[in-house]
Amino acid sequence: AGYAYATGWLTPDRLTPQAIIASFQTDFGRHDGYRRNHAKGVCVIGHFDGNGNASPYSRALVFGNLRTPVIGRFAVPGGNPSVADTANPVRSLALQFTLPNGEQWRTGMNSTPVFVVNTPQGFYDNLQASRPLPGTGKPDPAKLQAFFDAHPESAAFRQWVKAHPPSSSFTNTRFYSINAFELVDRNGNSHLARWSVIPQAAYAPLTPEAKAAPDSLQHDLIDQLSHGPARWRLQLQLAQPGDPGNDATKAWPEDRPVIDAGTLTLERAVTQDDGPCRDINFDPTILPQGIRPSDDPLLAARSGAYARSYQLRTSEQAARHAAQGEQP
Ligand code: HEM
Repeated sequence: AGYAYATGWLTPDRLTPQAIIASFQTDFGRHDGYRRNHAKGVCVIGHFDGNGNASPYSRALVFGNLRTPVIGRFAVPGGNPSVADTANPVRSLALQFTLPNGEQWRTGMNSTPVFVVNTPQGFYDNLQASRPLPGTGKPDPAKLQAFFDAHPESAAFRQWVKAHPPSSSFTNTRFYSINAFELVDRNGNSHLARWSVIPQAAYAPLTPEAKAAPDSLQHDLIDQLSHGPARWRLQLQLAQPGDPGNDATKAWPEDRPVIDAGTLTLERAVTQDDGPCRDINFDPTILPQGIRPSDDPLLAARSGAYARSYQLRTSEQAARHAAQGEQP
């Protein structure tokens, strides 16, 4: 059984990273060299100043009283690199922290506190139901309704999106890990937690003009960072016994203890075509000592799908550079 599981092709019905990536390509088209999801984005460079507050819960060096360099990427969902920035209400921020001992912490966060589904199969079903129809370019409403009926756990996500109109900028958006992780302290005890980054800039709604401009969020970001850095506080929310760590559709109650772990400062934006985020796979299971994945089944599925997407897009990039006679 182990052999069949490892090889995949002997178990064609198993939901593989290949099947998930093929489904993205059917929904959004194939765009060589780009991420198969969150294809449109921009690289950012900055740092994180830890303050020691999270050190009793996690022995990760990043939470000490020190500065850690960060490479990040703001993006919008979907596999189309030419989509309008505001076509989808969700935005993302991915970060790679490089710790003093060379370890890395990579995280990919979205601007909603919960996810639309809580299993890889649910995500696959959502991709299938969202497939654009050839005539309209829009999903079949009946298929979408059938998906929502079969996945009542998606209601919390839809209600949150309805109640929270998108903000005017990447820099006044809060981003959430959504998935839970285990913080591991110096004594080896683990603490179930989620994190988010909370913007220093106040919420303002997106204007109709910005909503209509295809690259408004990217242009706004580049303009803002040219005048000075943007900042977020990194907050850890600690679970209490009974809070599920394996259900990304369920927020934990608001009264759970939170730790202000430090400040994220982003200083510079660089295009993704030649910026330092291009060749990073923001796999959320790449974690330093002191942070471990929870038993959330989405994490392993994300890791597999991101690896497949990374393998495709980096080999396509290399082929393009070789055709142009350049070094990649
Ligand atoms: C089973 C569920 C999921 C699947 C199959 C999936 C799939 C993908 C894929 C294929 C990519 C492109 C990766 C690359 O080429 O580097 C991606 C990017 C991304 N995903 Fe997911 N995703 C899932 C769930 C989530 C969740 C729950 C979140 C939010 C917490 C999330 C946040 C992101 C972000 C932030 C990026 C962009 C990373 C970057 O800027 O490079 N995804 N996703």
